[in-house]
Amino acid sequence: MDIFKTFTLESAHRLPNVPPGHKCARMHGHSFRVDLHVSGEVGQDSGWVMDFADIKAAFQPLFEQLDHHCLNDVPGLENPTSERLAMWIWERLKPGLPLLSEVTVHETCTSGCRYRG
Ligand SMILES: Nc1nc2c(c(=O)[nH]1)N=C([C@H](O)[C@H](O)COP(=O)(O)OP(=O)(O)OP(=O)(O)O)CN2
Ligand SMILES: [Zn+2]
Repeated sequence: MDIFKTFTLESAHRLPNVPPGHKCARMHGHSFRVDLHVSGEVGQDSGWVMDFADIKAAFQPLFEQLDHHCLNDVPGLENPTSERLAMWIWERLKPGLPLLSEVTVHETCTSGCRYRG
């Protein structure tokens, strides 16, 4: 069974390595949507894979580093593409949340990525 919890990050960024004149070289912001997927067996008694609240608690320290921040200022996110953001979250969350199976980052309504480690 795959379950997920969705978070919204209000964050600014610019992409430092894009070609000259690319619009994303300019500072701009997004309401990033991050879906954290957790996969495992459904407990016989609990009826759930894990409590959604435990996913939220695991993500909270990372959320605080990202929400209402400029992502370029976050160590490890100097080039904060959606792909790098998904990997950054995965690498920091997976050790404490071993059932993590996918990090989805929606940068806009039409753009994003999925990372499964
Ligand atoms: N592979 C990636 N490509 C781009 C990324 C990225 O993180 N990974 N990021 C950007 C920009 O940050 C931009 O804000 C988002 O790009 P885009 O989808 O082009 O944004 P638009 O809202 O302008 O898209 P339209 O649907 O065409 O209006 C760029 N590329
Ligand atoms: Zn952007």
